[in-house]
Amino acid sequence: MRFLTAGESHGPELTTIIEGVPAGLPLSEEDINEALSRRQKGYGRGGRMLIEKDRVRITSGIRHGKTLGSPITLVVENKDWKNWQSVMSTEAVTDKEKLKRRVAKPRPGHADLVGGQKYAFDDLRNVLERSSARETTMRVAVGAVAKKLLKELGIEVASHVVTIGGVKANLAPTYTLTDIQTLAEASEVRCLDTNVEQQMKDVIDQAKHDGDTVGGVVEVVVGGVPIGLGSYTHWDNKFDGKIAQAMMSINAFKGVEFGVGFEAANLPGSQVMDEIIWDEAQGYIRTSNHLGGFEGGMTNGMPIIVRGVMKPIPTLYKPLMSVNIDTKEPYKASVERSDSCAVPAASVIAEYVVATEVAKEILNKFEADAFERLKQQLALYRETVKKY
Ligand SMILES: Cc1cc2nc3c(=O)[nH]c(=O)nc-3n(C[C@H](O)[C@H](O)[C@H](O)COP(=O)(O)O)c2cc1C
Ligand SMILES: C=C(O[C@@H]1CC(C(=O)O)=C[C@@H](OP(=O)(O)O)[C@H]1O)C(=O)O
Repeated sequence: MRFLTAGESHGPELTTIIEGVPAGLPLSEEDINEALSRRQKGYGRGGRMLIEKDRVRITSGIRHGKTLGSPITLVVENKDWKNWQSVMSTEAVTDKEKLKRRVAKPRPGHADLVGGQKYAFDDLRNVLERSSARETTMRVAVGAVAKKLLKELGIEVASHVVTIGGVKANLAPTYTLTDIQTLAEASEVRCLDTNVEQQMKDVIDQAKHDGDTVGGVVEVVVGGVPIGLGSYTHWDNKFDGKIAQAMMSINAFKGVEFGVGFEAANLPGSQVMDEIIWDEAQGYIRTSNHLGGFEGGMTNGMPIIVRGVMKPIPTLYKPLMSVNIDTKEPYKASVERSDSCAVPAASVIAEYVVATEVAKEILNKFEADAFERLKQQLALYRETVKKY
């Protein structure tokens, strides 16, 4: 399975074409719309989310509620486009028109300045339109298709927020996937610890009040993972590496860890390795999951546990110093609108991004023309590996 996304943040619409989804998978617009609306919730977003009501249109690849095995095209309209039509016109415009909403003041921490230098733009809007996290709408749409496929194969994916602006959730030693889904969904900050939810909201409110922004850490958990996705045989077959790349591709993500992650540096080996036991019913299992479901770049059958750190949003109401690209004079940034915190939304994005990678890996490994055959093969493979 592969896909491309296209679309500018304030252009008419966002598009994706997904190729390689097996034929016969039940799929509806509602499956995707539910995912899109989950991404739009979350405490700390700015004015744009009040304008957008993301709904997908499926324009190819599905007939009578099931996939055809042909490319699936998904389209989401940008409601804000009506306010930007002349600014985002695809036609050539006069020099005077070109100046409308031109951006000459790069924001520290955003893609503006480097993008302008790299593509030789005289208007930094050409950078921000595509570097915007608006693009993650389509990544979630693709992930919704992936999640549907995974669910039918007995694989569940869930996400939650671990920290926001230094406020950390106190997590129980274990949660079921259903616990994570239910608790995160019930919380405006997608946090499992109801005791710190208000503190997280307060930190976001305080940052907003101060003209500042906050980041945080999100976690994605995948349950029902087959053993042996990915391979140690070659560096670019290591599946944890592929997930790390996908997580890092989410706007503003600065680091990724699996299981105990960076804490492994401070722990003795005896507290990091997961002991192996054999059970008549389940086959080989680990008594703990410190390694987050990976050994040798391969899934070991334990849940995948992956975390990502999101930096604070770069656009600040509190001015930071930068340079006007026309005059080279210093200036203090002025902002029209921005999010103060997008960590809850980012946890949803991470969930769908990871789901996409798991689906891709399964579709690479098994013959996947027809969904029912894929299902049979996976069931047989699970049984065979268990008996090893
Ligand atoms: C859901 C989400 C919403 C975001 N909203 C904003 C925003 O309103 N303003 C902003 O400056 N950056 C926002 N960002 C972050 C920028 O998109 C990101 O920092 C920028 O593309 C530069 O990329 P980098 O931070 O990965 O280097 C958001 C990111 C995500 C994931
Ligand atoms: C539009 C979305 O997020 C946007 C991501 C973003 C950025 O710079 O990344 C900047 C903001 O856009 P605008 O400047 O239009 O307010 C966010 O709202 C979205 O998540 O759908």
